Amino acid sequence: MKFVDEANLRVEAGDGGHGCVSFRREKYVPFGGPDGGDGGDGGSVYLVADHNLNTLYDYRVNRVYKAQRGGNGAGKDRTGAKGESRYLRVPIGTLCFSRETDELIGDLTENEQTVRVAQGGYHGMGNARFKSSTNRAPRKTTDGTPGEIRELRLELKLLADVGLVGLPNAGKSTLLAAVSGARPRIADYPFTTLTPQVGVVGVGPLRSFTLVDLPGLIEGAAEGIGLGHRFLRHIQRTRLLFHIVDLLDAEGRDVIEQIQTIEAELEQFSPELASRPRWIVLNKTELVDAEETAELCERVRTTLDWQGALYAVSAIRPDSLNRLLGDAMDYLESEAAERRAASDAEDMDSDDDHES
Ligand SMILES: Nc1ncnc2c1ncn2[C@@H]1O[C@H](COP(=O)(O)OP(=O)(O)OP(=O)(O)O)[C@@H](O)[C@H]1O
Ligand SMILES: [Mg+2]
Repeated sequence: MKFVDEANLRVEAGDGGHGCVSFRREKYVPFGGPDGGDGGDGGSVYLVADHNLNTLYDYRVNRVYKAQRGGNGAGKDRTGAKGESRYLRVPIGTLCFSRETDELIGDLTENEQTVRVAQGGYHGMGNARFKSSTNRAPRKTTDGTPGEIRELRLELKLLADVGLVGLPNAGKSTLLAAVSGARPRIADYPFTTLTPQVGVVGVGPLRSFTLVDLPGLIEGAAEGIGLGHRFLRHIQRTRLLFHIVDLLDAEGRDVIEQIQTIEAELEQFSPELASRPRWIVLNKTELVDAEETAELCERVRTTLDWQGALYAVSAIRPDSLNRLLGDAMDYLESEAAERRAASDAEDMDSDDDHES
């Protein structure tokens, strides 16, 4: 299905049902008391995260989503039916904003996470409620309150552990296809990939991470040239980037020059993204002899003063990818453990504050 990562919609919760005026009418009971029932609550509108979805496509077509109104109360103390709520399923990674205030209403990061985006109206009360010792035949009722109406903007920012960046044709999609079940389009022309795609990479039993493939970036991408910057937001929430570099660039660009181009675009798009841990992955080793590859690695280290991780792989030889994937898995696990430890320490700090 078509990849859509932004949608505007309107949600309307159901109004509460009104209370009813009614009096008991029975044979032989001349003055029956009040028996008007309450209305039912109106239904609410919710967003629900669903890991089977990866696009907001459905929300481009139908733009107004309503929940059901609560039923009105009726005689014989009958309460109106509750309005049915409406559940809108969205991909994991969906952010929901109010279009009126720009306020963030919800960030759906986990499967089945549910966020209420419009509150149903409250039920009105029937006249049976207003009976008292001084008024045995009240005609008073209350109306249900209106359901909330909101204009929303949904924005999808994919959630993946590792993001792939690089020039067109570097072999990003080839790598994704080699290590996951994802089947991205691969071809020897630039901008083969037009939309992001996520794959799951299994590394041994019960260990896996997610990898997102992006369209290639080119010089000027941060300003909107090519396809690049429109999709860069989908790596904003990754924890690690693989920067894929072609050892044998078809346009004859030097490895150093290729790396600098991408690094400059990342920096310009977002300094925060540019400071994300990044590993350089030189691809297509089988097309270059080993000595030359080693020399190129050395040049990356010295010319660019690259202190970070550096790999030379062939995306069409899965064996050559094992070390990269294993290291990435280890890195992600230890980073997660550190983050947990840091947040535990913070919790303990705030407990201390409480006691003092
Ligand atoms: N290790 C490799 N050895 C030889 N050819 C490769 C290797 N990796 C990728 N290729 C080839 O390079 C070309 C580009 O690959 P791919 O489509 O994966 O690049 P990409 O980075 O995803 O490009 P785009 O940014 O345009 O989507 C394809 O023809 C692919 O077969
Ligand atoms: Mg591609």
